[in-house]
Amino acid sequence: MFSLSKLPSATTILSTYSSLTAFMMLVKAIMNEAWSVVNQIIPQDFQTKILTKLGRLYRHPTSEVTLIIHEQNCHVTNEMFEASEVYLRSKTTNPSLEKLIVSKQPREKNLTITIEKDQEIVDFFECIQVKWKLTNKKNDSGRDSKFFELSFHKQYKEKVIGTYLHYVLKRSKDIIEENRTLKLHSLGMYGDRDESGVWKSINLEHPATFDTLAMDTNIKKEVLEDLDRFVKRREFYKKVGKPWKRGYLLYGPPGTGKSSFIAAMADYLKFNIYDLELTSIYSNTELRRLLLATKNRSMVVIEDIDCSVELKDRRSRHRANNGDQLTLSGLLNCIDGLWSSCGDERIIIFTTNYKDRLDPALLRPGRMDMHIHMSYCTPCGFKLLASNYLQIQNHPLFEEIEVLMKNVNVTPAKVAEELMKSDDAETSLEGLINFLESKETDCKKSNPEVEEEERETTNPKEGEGQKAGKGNKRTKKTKMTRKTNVIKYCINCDD
Ligand SMILES: Nc1ncnc2c1ncn2[C@@H]1O[C@H](COP(=O)(O)OP(=O)(O)OP(=O)(O)O)[C@@H](O)[C@H]1O
Ligand SMILES: [Mg+2]
Repeated sequence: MFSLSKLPSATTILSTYSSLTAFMMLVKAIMNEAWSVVNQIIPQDFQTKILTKLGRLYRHPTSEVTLIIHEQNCHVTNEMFEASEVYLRSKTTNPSLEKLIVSKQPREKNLTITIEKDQEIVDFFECIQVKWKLTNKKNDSGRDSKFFELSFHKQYKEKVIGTYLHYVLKRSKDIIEENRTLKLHSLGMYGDRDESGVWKSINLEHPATFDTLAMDTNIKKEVLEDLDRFVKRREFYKKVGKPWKRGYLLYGPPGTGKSSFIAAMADYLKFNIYDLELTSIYSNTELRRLLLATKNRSMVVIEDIDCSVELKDRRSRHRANNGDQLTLSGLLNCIDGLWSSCGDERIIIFTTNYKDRLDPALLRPGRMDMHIHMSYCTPCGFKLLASNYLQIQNHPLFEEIEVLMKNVNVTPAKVAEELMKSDDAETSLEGLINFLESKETDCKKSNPEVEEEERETTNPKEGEGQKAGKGNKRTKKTKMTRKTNVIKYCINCDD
C-alpha cells in the first residue's frame, strides 16, 4: 500500500538541494582550477586536436552505427573485406583523402591506388551518407589485423546491410572484370613421361580490337550485337533449358584476320582464351578432361579444324591402348554434351581456311550458331587499315587502290604489310598500288581470256599521264573506265 508517511519532508528536500548545489559549486571550482592548469601545461593547438578526436569518437553517440568488416574470419578470407577494398579503389579521388598508397603489379595495365589506414572516405548511396575507414590493430596472437569500419546513421541500417553492401559486392566484381588481365591458356606437355597435356597460361597481349579489324561493317555489327545479346541472356538460357554457350565458325583465306578476330572478341567480352591444339590430344577422354578444366567466361578456340580432326596421320605411339582415340564425334559430343552444361558463358570458336572441306556434322544447324566469313580486303576495309596504319582518312590515290582491289584478291594482312613499309603515306600507297598491279598482271597471264577483255575495256589514252614526282614509273590508267562487273582475276591466288 502507498503510504504518505514514507515521503521526504519539505525541509529534508531543501537541505539536500542546498548540499547538492554546494557540491556542484565545489566541483566546478575544482574543474576551473584544473582547466587553468591544463591550459598552462598543454599548448592550445594540441588541445584542439585532442578535442576534435574526442569529438569524432563521441559524435552522435546514439545515432551512428558502425559495421566492422574484418580481413579474415577464422583464418578464411572475408569476401566482403576484399570487395570493399576493390570498391574503395574507385573512390580514391575523394577530396577528403590526404594519403594514398600507389602500386603496380607486373603486367597489370593500371596503377593500383588504395587508401592508407585511418583515412576516412565519405561515400553516397541513394542519398545516404556512409563513412569508410581502414583500421589496423594487433590481434590476440600479436599479428596485425586489418578491418574496415563502415559508419552511417542508424536509421539507414536496413538499407546499408540489405542493399548497399550487395551493391559494393557487385561493383567490386565489375571493377575486377574491367581491369582483368586476359589470359591465353594453351597446352603444355608433361614431357616424355606422360603424354597428357595441361593448361599453361600467359597474359594475352594481342592488340587487335574490333576497331582495328578490317572486315565487312555489317558482319562486324551483327557479331557485336550477337555477343551483347549472349552475355545478357543468363536467365533466358536457363528458362529455355539450354546450356549458356555459343559457337562461332570463322572461315576465310589465310591472313584475313581470323586469329585477330578471336583476340578482338576476347578483348570485347573480357573472356580468357583456351587455345585447344587438337593435334596434341590423342583421346576423347583427354579432351573431356581438358575441357572440364576450363573456367566460365572463356572462349575455347580450335584453329584449322579441317586439319586438326584428321586423325589418320597420328603416330602409333600416341594411340591409346584401349582404342580410345580422339574422334570428331567425340569432340562434338563433348562440346554439345557434358562440358557445355558444366559451366556458364562459354564460347567455342572453330576456324578454317576451307569451309567446304569440313565434315557436314560440324556445319549442321544448331552446332555453330554463327558462320562468319573473313573475306579478302574490301575498299571499306582498306580505308580502315589506311586510317590505322597511316592516320589518313583520304588521299588522291585511294580511288585507284579501291578499283584495283575490286579486281584483285588481296588479304588485309598483305595490305597491312605494304602500308607499314614507309612512314610516308604516299610512298606506302604507291607501294601498295605497285603490288596490286603486279598481281593483276600475273593473274592476267594465267588467265588470257580476262586479259583480252581487259584490253577492250582499258582507256586507249593509257600511258599519257605519268605520275609526277618520286620517280614513279607506274602508268596511271583511268581505272574507272573498266567494266564494273569484271570478274575477279585470282580467286585463289594468295600472296
Ligand atoms: N581483317 C583484318 N583487319 C586488320 N588486320 C588484319 C586483318 N587480317 C589480317 N590482319 C593483319 O594480318 C596479321 C595476320 O592476320 P591473322 O593471323 O589474324 O590472319 P588469319 O586469318 O588468322 O590467318 P591464318 O588463316 O593463316 O591463321 C594480323 O596480325 C594483322 O596485323
Ligand atoms: Mg590464324
